[in-house]
Amino acid sequence: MPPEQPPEPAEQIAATLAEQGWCVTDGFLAPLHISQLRHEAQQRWQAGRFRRAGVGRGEDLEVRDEVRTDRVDWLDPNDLSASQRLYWSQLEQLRLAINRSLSLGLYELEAHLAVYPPGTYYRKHLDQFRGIGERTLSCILYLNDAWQAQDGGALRLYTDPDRPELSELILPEGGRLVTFFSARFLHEVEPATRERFSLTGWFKRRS
Ligand SMILES: O=C(O)CCC(=O)C(=O)O
Ligand SMILES: [Fe+2]
Repeated sequence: MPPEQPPEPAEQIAATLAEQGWCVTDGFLAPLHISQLRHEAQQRWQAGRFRRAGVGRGEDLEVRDEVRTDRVDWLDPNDLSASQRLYWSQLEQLRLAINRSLSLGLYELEAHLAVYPPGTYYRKHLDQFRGIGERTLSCILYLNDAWQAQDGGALRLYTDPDRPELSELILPEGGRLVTFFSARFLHEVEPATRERFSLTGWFKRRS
């Protein structure tokens, strides 16, 4: 079988990022692949592997209810399942395309599964930690089946740093990949009425 061909190739995402700094791509991975990733995430969630997500890094990492109440489970790049490896290799294609066209020198991916149980949220934030410029591109892949607007849980992305009244509401529908430059775009996750699964990654740049 030929390798899976994403409908919107990595080059297209790189071009959109160059133009506007953010991009929403539907069907980035095939539905079967998304349902495998979702089932694995659900198994890991039921097995108790997820932890309350913190804010900050290293010794400054703290759990802060007023900022975020989701749970995360970091992926170990040396211990990936087959479907996680396929995700990793598709993002590697994206990394190479972006480095070719934008000369960003992205070099490493860090990623975690996230679950937002009903009522949980992540308030308005930037993905870059203060004073540390390593996290350069945020990549969020949604794993949910048949998400409806009334389920809540939208990602609100503030699309123009100079016009805070402008934002896009993006539903976490399975197969949808949202990419944006981590230092530029504030965003928040609204509470949902059902469990919301995602796979969130950041490409880092040598600082
Ligand atoms: O899941 C989302 O839509 C966004 C998650 C997020 O902002 C984060 O983990 O930093
Ligand atoms: Fe974020």
